[in-house]
Amino acid sequence: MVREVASERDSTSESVSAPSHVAIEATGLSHAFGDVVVLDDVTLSVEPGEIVALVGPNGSGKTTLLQFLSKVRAPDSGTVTIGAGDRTRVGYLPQRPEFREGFTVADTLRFYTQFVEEGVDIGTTLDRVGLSGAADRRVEALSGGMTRLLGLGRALVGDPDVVVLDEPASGLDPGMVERLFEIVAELADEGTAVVLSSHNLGPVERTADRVVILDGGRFVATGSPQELVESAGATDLQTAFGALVSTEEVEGR
Ligand SMILES: Nc1ncnc2c1ncn2[C@@H]1O[C@H](COP(=O)(O)OP(=O)(O)OP(=O)(O)O)[C@@H](O)[C@H]1O
Repeated sequence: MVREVASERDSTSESVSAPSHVAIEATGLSHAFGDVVVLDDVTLSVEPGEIVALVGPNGSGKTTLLQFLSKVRAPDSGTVTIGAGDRTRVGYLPQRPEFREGFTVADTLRFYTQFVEEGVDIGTTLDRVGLSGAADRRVEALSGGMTRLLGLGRALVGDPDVVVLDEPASGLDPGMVERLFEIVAELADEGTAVVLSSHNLGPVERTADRVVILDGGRFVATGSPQELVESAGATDLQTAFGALVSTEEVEGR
């Protein structure tokens, strides 16, 4: 059963009368890999400027759901609508970003600018993700965390309206984790809708507008970080998470 603790944030007359302002509308998503049901009738709506954090145990279906939301994969059933339609740009950071070897960081980002119409300043993107000092380094010489930052830079090329980030903080040092969540907050302030998955519940608690807890392919709780903490009678999101899900076993076995 979904523990629905979301506030009445959508009940203002403005938002009710403005359905076109939804950034992502995902309805009735279900998916199975063979016998393993990974998502079971999941529905999610994200507004422009909203930060939604997807948290859940390993194997709970976060990556699969983010692939559906960014439209890099299609679910067995259900629909995903992004913004005003086909022309709404989505930036996607996969869980394991990969880049073609032999090219520098700057060349790699420059390559992706050809897919967007307007002139993109690579320097600004490199600055934003903290890779200015590594602009001339070849992608195969990057550390795991730097590769993820380059993936974030790629996702941000062309200022997409919707950004989907799969574990963007994974492998980053503590300073870069903070910077990453600052970038996410800046994007939201600019009106970008951000959906991310993360196991870093401290920064999630401080940054997300809404937290969705996925367990066994279903949403078991959704609400602001504060609402989830209070509903679980916990002191912080980490403790609330422990109370709301079972992490004894990796799911899907
Ligand atoms: N291509 C695939 N083929 C078969 N099973 C898959 C495939 N991709 C994912 N799964 C299974 O689907 C389930 C959900 O996986 P998913 O990667 O979406 O979880 P997750 O919540 O992102 O996990 P983690 O936190 O470990 O990254 C797991 O049981 C996984 O083994």
